[in-house]
Amino acid sequence: MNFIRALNSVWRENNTLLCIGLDPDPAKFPAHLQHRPDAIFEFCRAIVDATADLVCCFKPQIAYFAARRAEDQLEALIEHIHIRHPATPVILDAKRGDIGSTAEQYAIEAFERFQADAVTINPYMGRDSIEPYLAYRDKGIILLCRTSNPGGSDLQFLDVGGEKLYERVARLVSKEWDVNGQCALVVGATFPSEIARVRTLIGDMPLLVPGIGAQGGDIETTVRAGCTPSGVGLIINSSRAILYAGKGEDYANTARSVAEATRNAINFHR
Ligand SMILES: O=c1ccn([C@@H]2O[C@H](COP(=O)(O)O)[C@@H](O)[C@H]2O)c(=O)[nH]1
Repeated sequence: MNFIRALNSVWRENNTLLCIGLDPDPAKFPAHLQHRPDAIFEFCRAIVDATADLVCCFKPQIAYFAARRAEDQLEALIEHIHIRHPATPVILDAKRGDIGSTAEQYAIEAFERFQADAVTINPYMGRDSIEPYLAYRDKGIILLCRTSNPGGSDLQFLDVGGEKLYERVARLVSKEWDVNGQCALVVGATFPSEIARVRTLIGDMPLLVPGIGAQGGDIETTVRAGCTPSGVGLIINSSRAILYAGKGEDYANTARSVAEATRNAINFHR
Protein backbone atom coordinates (compact mmCIF):
# COMPACT_ATOMS: atom_id res chain seq x y z
CA MET A 1 0.00 0.00 0.00
CA ASN A 2 1.31 3.49 -0.74
CA PHE A 3 2.16 5.99 2.01
CA ILE A 4 -0.81 8.33 1.54
CA ARG A 5 -3.33 5.49 1.39
CA ALA A 6 -1.83 3.94 4.54
CA LEU A 7 -1.95 7.33 6.26
CA ASN A 8 -5.60 7.90 5.36
CA SER A 9 -6.44 4.45 6.62
CA VAL A 10 -4.63 4.82 9.97
CA TRP A 11 -6.04 8.34 10.54
CA ARG A 12 -9.50 6.80 10.22
CA GLU A 13 -8.96 3.44 11.98
CA ASN A 14 -7.02 4.80 14.98
CA ASN A 15 -8.91 8.13 15.03
CA THR A 16 -5.69 10.03 15.66
CA LEU A 17 -3.42 12.66 14.10
CA LEU A 18 -0.63 12.08 16.64
CA CYS A 19 2.84 10.97 15.52
CA ILE A 20 5.40 9.92 18.13
CA GLY A 21 8.95 10.95 17.33
CA LEU A 22 11.54 8.34 18.31
CA ASP A 23 14.55 10.42 19.40
CA PRO A 24 16.36 8.04 21.77
CA ASP A 25 18.93 9.77 24.00
CA PRO A 26 20.61 7.19 26.28
CA ALA A 27 21.44 9.88 28.86
CA LYS A 28 17.70 10.17 29.50
CA PHE A 29 16.93 6.44 29.68
CA PRO A 30 15.69 4.85 32.90
CA ALA A 31 18.42 3.26 35.02
CA HIS A 32 17.45 -0.35 34.29
CA LEU A 33 18.23 0.14 30.55
CA GLN A 34 21.46 2.08 30.91
CA HIS A 35 23.97 -0.75 30.39
CA ARG A 36 22.13 -2.95 27.91
CA PRO A 37 23.87 -3.19 24.52
CA ASP A 38 20.45 -3.00 22.83
CA ALA A 39 19.18 -0.17 25.08
CA ILE A 40 18.24 2.12 22.16
CA PHE A 41 16.15 -0.57 20.47
CA GLU A 42 14.58 -1.71 23.73
CA PHE A 43 13.72 1.82 24.89
CA CYS A 44 11.96 2.61 21.61
CA ARG A 45 10.34 -0.83 21.25
CA ALA A 46 8.59 -0.51 24.60
CA ILE A 47 7.29 2.97 23.69
CA VAL A 48 6.11 1.75 20.28
CA ASP A 49 4.26 -1.27 21.70
CA ALA A 50 2.66 0.83 24.45
CA THR A 51 1.36 3.53 22.11
CA ALA A 52 0.76 2.05 18.64
CA ASP A 53 -3.04 2.28 18.87
CA LEU A 54 -2.79 6.02 19.68
CA VAL A 55 -0.70 7.16 16.72
CA CYS A 56 -0.94 7.64 12.95
CA CYS A 57 2.85 7.32 12.39
CA PHE A 58 6.14 6.75 14.16
CA LYS A 59 9.00 9.08 13.22
CA PRO A 60 12.51 7.85 14.16
CA GLN A 61 15.13 10.60 13.81
CA ILE A 62 18.21 8.97 12.26
CA ALA A 63 20.77 11.22 14.01
CA TYR A 64 19.95 9.74 17.42
CA PHE A 65 20.83 6.27 16.12
CA ALA A 66 23.80 7.17 13.91
CA ALA A 67 25.46 9.26 16.65
CA ARG A 68 25.75 6.09 18.75
CA ARG A 69 26.62 3.70 15.91
CA ALA A 70 23.17 2.19 16.42
CA GLU A 71 21.87 2.04 12.84
CA ASP A 72 21.44 -1.73 13.32
CA GLN A 73 19.03 -0.97 16.18
CA LEU A 74 17.14 1.46 13.91
CA GLU A 75 16.81 -1.28 11.28
CA ALA A 76 15.56 -3.71 13.93
CA LEU A 77 13.11 -1.13 15.30
CA ILE A 78 11.55 -0.36 11.92
CA GLU A 79 11.31 -4.09 11.18
CA HIS A 80 9.59 -4.56 14.55
CA ILE A 81 7.06 -1.82 13.76
CA HIS A 82 6.29 -3.36 10.36
CA ILE A 83 5.79 -6.83 11.86
CA ARG A 84 3.87 -5.91 15.04
CA HIS A 85 2.04 -2.77 13.87
CA PRO A 86 1.80 -3.20 10.09
CA ALA A 87 -0.85 -0.51 9.60
CA THR A 88 1.33 2.23 11.10
CA PRO A 89 3.62 4.04 8.61
CA VAL A 90 7.21 4.83 9.60
CA ILE A 91 8.64 8.23 8.64
CA LEU A 92 12.44 8.27 8.64
CA ASP A 93 13.42 11.79 9.70
CA ALA A 94 16.71 12.23 7.85
CA LYS A 95 16.31 15.65 6.15
CA ARG A 96 18.53 14.55 3.29
CA GLY A 97 19.40 16.77 0.32
CA ASP A 98 22.15 16.35 -2.30
CA ILE A 99 22.84 16.12 -6.03
CA GLY A 100 20.98 13.36 -7.87
CA SER A 101 23.72 10.70 -7.87
CA THR A 102 24.18 10.99 -4.10
CA ALA A 103 20.43 11.35 -3.50
CA GLU A 104 20.06 7.95 -5.20
CA GLN A 105 22.14 6.45 -2.39
CA TYR A 106 20.13 8.27 0.28
CA ALA A 107 16.92 6.93 -1.28
CA ILE A 108 18.33 3.38 -1.15
CA GLU A 109 19.30 3.98 2.47
CA ALA A 110 15.81 5.19 3.48
CA PHE A 111 13.61 2.85 1.47
CA GLU A 112 15.67 -0.32 0.96
CA ARG A 113 18.04 -0.47 3.92
CA PHE A 114 15.71 1.00 6.55
CA GLN A 115 12.42 0.08 4.83
CA ALA A 116 10.87 3.42 5.76
CA ASP A 117 7.45 4.30 4.34
CA ALA A 118 8.40 7.97 4.02
CA VAL A 119 11.49 10.14 4.44
CA THR A 120 12.03 13.82 5.24
CA ILE A 121 13.96 15.75 2.57
CA ASN A 122 15.47 19.23 2.33
CA PRO A 123 14.18 20.83 -0.92
CA TYR A 124 16.90 23.50 -1.06
CA MET A 125 18.84 21.79 -3.91
CA GLY A 126 15.84 21.70 -6.21
CA ARG A 127 13.85 19.29 -8.32
CA ASP A 128 16.68 17.04 -9.59
CA SER A 129 17.72 16.37 -5.98
CA ILE A 130 14.20 14.99 -5.34
CA GLU A 131 13.94 12.79 -8.46
CA PRO A 132 15.66 9.69 -6.98
CA TYR A 133 13.07 9.56 -4.19
CA LEU A 134 10.21 10.01 -6.68
CA ALA A 135 11.43 6.83 -8.41
CA TYR A 136 9.98 4.95 -5.41
CA ARG A 137 6.42 5.64 -6.50
CA ASP A 138 4.67 4.33 -3.35
CA LYS A 139 6.92 6.02 -0.83
CA GLY A 140 6.22 9.28 0.98
CA ILE A 141 8.50 12.29 0.47
CA ILE A 142 8.11 14.92 3.16
CA LEU A 143 9.80 18.21 2.27
CA LEU A 144 10.89 20.91 4.70
CA CYS A 145 8.76 24.01 4.13
CA ARG A 146 8.42 26.17 7.27
CA THR A 147 10.51 24.55 10.00
CA SER A 148 9.70 24.87 13.70
CA ASN A 149 13.01 26.41 14.82
CA PRO A 150 13.41 30.20 15.29
CA GLY A 151 16.26 30.35 12.72
CA GLY A 152 13.94 28.91 10.08
CA SER A 153 12.90 32.49 9.33
CA ASP A 154 16.45 33.45 8.26
CA LEU A 155 15.91 31.91 4.81
CA GLN A 156 12.33 30.62 4.67
CA PHE A 157 10.94 34.14 5.13
CA LEU A 158 12.99 35.74 2.36
CA ASP A 159 11.02 37.40 -0.42
CA VAL A 160 11.45 35.55 -3.70
CA GLY A 161 9.66 37.45 -6.44
CA GLY A 162 6.68 38.58 -4.37
CA GLU A 163 6.26 35.54 -2.17
CA LYS A 164 8.10 34.04 0.79
CA LEU A 165 10.52 31.20 0.15
CA TYR A 166 8.41 28.76 2.21
CA GLU A 167 5.35 29.70 0.11
CA ARG A 168 7.35 28.98 -3.08
CA VAL A 169 8.30 25.56 -1.68
CA ALA A 170 4.65 24.81 -0.87
CA ARG A 171 3.54 25.87 -4.34
CA LEU A 172 6.32 24.05 -6.20
CA VAL A 173 5.84 20.79 -4.32
CA SER A 174 2.05 20.72 -4.58
CA LYS A 175 1.76 21.95 -8.19
CA GLU A 176 4.89 20.54 -9.88
CA TRP A 177 6.94 18.01 -7.89
CA ASP A 178 4.23 15.76 -6.44
CA VAL A 179 3.97 13.55 -9.51
CA ASN A 180 3.06 10.39 -7.56
CA GLY A 181 0.66 12.06 -5.11
CA GLN A 182 2.91 10.91 -2.21
CA CYS A 183 4.42 14.23 -1.08
CA ALA A 184 3.83 16.07 2.18
CA LEU A 185 5.35 19.17 3.78
CA VAL A 186 6.90 20.00 7.16
CA VAL A 187 5.43 23.07 8.83
CA GLY A 188 6.17 23.77 12.51
CA ALA A 189 3.45 24.07 15.16
CA THR A 190 5.39 27.06 16.45
CA PHE A 191 4.12 29.05 13.41
CA PRO A 192 0.35 28.45 13.19
CA SER A 193 -0.36 31.33 10.82
CA GLU A 194 2.07 29.79 8.33
CA ILE A 195 0.32 26.43 8.76
CA ALA A 196 -2.91 28.17 7.71
CA ARG A 197 -1.17 29.90 4.80
CA VAL A 198 0.38 26.65 3.56
CA ARG A 199 -2.96 24.88 3.85
CA THR A 200 -4.53 27.45 1.50
CA LEU A 201 -1.74 26.83 -1.04
CA ILE A 202 -1.68 23.02 -1.08
CA GLY A 203 -5.25 21.76 -0.74
CA ASP A 204 -5.47 18.45 1.14
CA MET A 205 -1.76 17.48 1.01
CA PRO A 206 -0.64 16.16 4.44
CA LEU A 207 1.48 18.30 6.75
CA LEU A 208 4.02 16.86 9.17
CA VAL A 209 3.85 19.27 12.11
CA PRO A 210 6.62 19.09 14.74
CA GLY A 211 6.75 21.62 17.57
CA ILE A 212 4.04 20.74 20.09
CA GLY A 213 5.24 19.42 23.47
CA ALA A 214 8.87 20.33 24.20
CA GLN A 215 8.94 23.24 21.70
CA GLY A 216 5.76 24.78 23.12
CA GLY A 217 3.53 24.90 20.04
CA ASP A 218 -0.18 25.21 20.79
CA ILE A 219 -2.37 22.23 19.91
CA GLU A 220 -5.64 24.13 19.41
CA THR A 221 -4.21 26.73 17.00
CA THR A 222 -2.28 24.03 15.14
CA VAL A 223 -5.36 21.89 14.59
CA ARG A 224 -7.58 24.82 13.64
CA ALA A 225 -4.97 26.13 11.18
CA GLY A 226 -4.03 22.86 9.53
CA CYS A 227 -6.86 20.32 9.46
CA THR A 228 -8.54 19.70 6.14
CA PRO A 229 -12.34 20.16 5.93
CA SER A 230 -12.74 16.44 6.71
CA GLY A 231 -10.72 16.79 9.94
CA VAL A 232 -7.51 15.06 8.83
CA GLY A 233 -4.44 16.24 6.90
CA LEU A 234 -2.06 16.55 9.87
CA ILE A 235 0.70 14.34 11.28
CA ILE A 236 1.32 16.13 14.57
CA ASN A 237 4.64 15.06 16.05
CA SER A 238 5.72 15.02 19.66
CA SER A 239 9.01 13.41 20.72
CA ARG A 240 10.68 14.39 24.02
CA ALA A 241 7.47 15.31 25.87
CA ILE A 242 6.23 11.75 25.41
CA LEU A 243 9.46 9.71 25.43
CA TYR A 244 10.84 11.16 28.63
CA ALA A 245 7.64 11.79 30.60
CA GLY A 246 8.50 8.85 32.88
CA LYS A 247 11.85 8.19 34.51
CA GLY A 248 11.34 4.73 36.03
CA GLU A 249 10.83 1.15 34.86
CA ASP A 250 7.22 1.94 33.90
CA TYR A 251 8.31 4.72 31.50
CA ALA A 252 6.40 3.19 28.59
CA ASN A 253 3.12 3.31 30.52
CA THR A 254 3.79 6.92 31.45
CA ALA A 255 4.54 7.67 27.79
CA ARG A 256 1.21 6.05 26.90
CA SER A 257 -0.66 8.31 29.35
CA VAL A 258 0.91 11.45 27.89
CA ALA A 259 0.35 10.22 24.32
CA GLU A 260 -3.31 9.50 25.10
CA ALA A 261 -3.81 12.96 26.62
CA THR A 262 -2.12 14.54 23.58
CA ARG A 263 -4.21 12.49 21.13
CA ASN A 264 -7.37 13.49 23.01
CA ALA A 265 -6.42 17.18 23.09
CA ILE A 266 -5.84 17.11 19.33
CA ASN A 267 -9.14 15.30 18.70
CA PHE A 268 -11.04 17.77 20.88
CA HIS A 269 -10.25 20.57 18.41
CA ARG A 270 -10.73 18.66 15.13
O1 LIG B 1 10.98 21.80 11.59
C1 LIG B 1 11.28 20.76 12.19
C2 LIG B 1 11.55 19.58 11.53
C3 LIG B 1 11.82 18.46 12.27
N1 LIG B 1 11.83 18.48 13.61
C4 LIG B 1 12.10 17.21 14.34
O2 LIG B 1 10.93 16.84 15.08
C5 LIG B 1 11.29 16.35 16.36
C6 LIG B 1 10.76 17.29 17.43
O3 LIG B 1 11.07 16.79 18.71
P1 LIG B 1 10.40 17.40 20.06
O4 LIG B 1 11.11 16.67 21.15
O5 LIG B 1 8.93 17.10 20.02
O6 LIG B 1 10.68 18.86 20.06
C7 LIG B 1 12.82 16.23 16.35
O7 LIG B 1 13.15 14.93 15.90
C8 LIG B 1 13.26 17.24 15.32
O8 LIG B 1 14.47 16.86 14.69
C9 LIG B 1 11.55 19.64 14.26
O9 LIG B 1 11.53 19.71 15.51
N2 LIG B 1 11.27 20.76 13.53
